[in-house]
Amino acid sequence: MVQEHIPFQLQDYLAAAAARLHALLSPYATITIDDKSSDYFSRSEAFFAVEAYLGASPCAAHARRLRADLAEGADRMALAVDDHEGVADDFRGATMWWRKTKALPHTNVITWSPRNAERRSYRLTFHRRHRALVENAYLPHVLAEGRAVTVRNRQRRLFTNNPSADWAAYDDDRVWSHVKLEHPSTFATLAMDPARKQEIIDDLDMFRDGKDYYASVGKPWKRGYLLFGPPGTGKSTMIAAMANFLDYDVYDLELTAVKSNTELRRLFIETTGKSIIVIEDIDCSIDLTGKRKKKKKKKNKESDKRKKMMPPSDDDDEEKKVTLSGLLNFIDGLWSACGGERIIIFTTNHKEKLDPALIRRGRMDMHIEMSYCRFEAFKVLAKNYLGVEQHEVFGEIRRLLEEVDMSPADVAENLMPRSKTKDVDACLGRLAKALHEAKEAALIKAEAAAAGKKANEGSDGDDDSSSSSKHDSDKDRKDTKEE
Ligand SMILES: Nc1ncnc2c1ncn2[C@@H]1O[C@H](COP(=O)(O)OP(=O)(O)OP(=O)(O)O)[C@@H](O)[C@H]1O
Ligand SMILES: [Mg+2]
Repeated sequence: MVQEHIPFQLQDYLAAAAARLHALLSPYATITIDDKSSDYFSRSEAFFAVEAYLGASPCAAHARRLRADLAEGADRMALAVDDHEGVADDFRGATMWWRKTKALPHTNVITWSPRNAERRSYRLTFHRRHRALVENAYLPHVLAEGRAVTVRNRQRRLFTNNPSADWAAYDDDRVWSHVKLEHPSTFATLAMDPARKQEIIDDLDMFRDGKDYYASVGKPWKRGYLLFGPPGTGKSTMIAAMANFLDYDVYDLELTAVKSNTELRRLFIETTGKSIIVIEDIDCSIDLTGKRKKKKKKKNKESDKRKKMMPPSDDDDEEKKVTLSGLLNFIDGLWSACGGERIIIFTTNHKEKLDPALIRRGRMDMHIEMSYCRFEAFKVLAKNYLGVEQHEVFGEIRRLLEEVDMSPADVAENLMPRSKTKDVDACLGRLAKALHEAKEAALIKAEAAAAGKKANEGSDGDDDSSSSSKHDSDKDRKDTKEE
């Protein structure tokens, strides 16, 4: 009642005087962390980090009032200390007292939603002799732990930029739409050479914890991987295993749906940190060869002159399409350093078709070949699909896998039990039979090719009709493909 009759200025003055007096007499210091920050970009990050840290910390076990919330994209509820509740945290022998406070701003502004006008904050109280400890060690610890808890709680997402996909989360204003990322693949279930697999895991580990290292060598915190190999050898499966290992979101970038370099840049800017940006089948998604340049030369001088008078813009890109330089810029231009902690992955069946500039080290730092299934990879599949690590036909399968090129996808399909009662002998037998058949087919094909070559050598130069018929058949094949 009394407060209502005191002007705000006087209230502020009295509060400030009381605070000064308290500071003079008390051996304790306080730090307040607000839920709104003056810097738009880092808005409330410190507040949410404290909230997440306290919610997950053992010290919250003593709190009597907690609040549970399901954040957007999270798959489980996160606990936080409720308003006006206090908890004490022990850190290297010092006690830190936290209290969450809530206040309405001192204004006469009428708002439709008083909850939005509420200011929440965390107030940390500690003994003044611990000031250096709090600043240099405790607060960085709270920030790092809080961020880690937030990452652990969030549900990972799979984003696409393809607007034709009729996805629930699609929104006109956003360039990306998403669903939950639920691919079960892990490095344990991925069949490949164990030494190579370990190398990749170590590389990812190094990247994840490499923030300071990247800063010290002056590189943006990002890494590129090129996955190449025949169809069905596990390139897409590897991407899912990487995302599950790192706990990152995946942005599946459909290049054919991107209209211009400007749009590509916007897509990049709207990705978040801790994410993997994937361009699958990069050789098929876009014509990145010199064709575009050649076409440009044909343009008449008149339009060139007109263009020179206009300010440069991305609309000048021929047919407003994504170009190789746009893509290179996307990977390692200045914009690519925004936000940091991103992995870029290209997959292809034909590494040799790619422009060397696109895959040089520094852009695609690690080139990973996914190859046909050999015995080591088979052992992983046999263990995953059938639960066996040893069997009498393993010897025969080992020999066959060294002679026959079969993709892990085909091996896995043969190992898949056909009924609930896993008949291990039948599954392994089926695989051995398929390998024998593949071996025979390969032999027949090789013999036919050798015979064809011999015939060609014999009739070289004098048989125009045969070459024209080959030409025709090539043309036929092309036509069928285009259809
Ligand atoms: N190395 C592997 N380890 C475990 N499973 C695999 C592996 N390779 C393929 N598979 C199985 O085969 C299926 C197809 O594999 P995937 O889609 O990863 O192949 P891909 O290399 O991406 O092929 P494409 O080049 O056609 O895109 C997967 O669902 C998975 O079950
Ligand atoms: Mg694939």
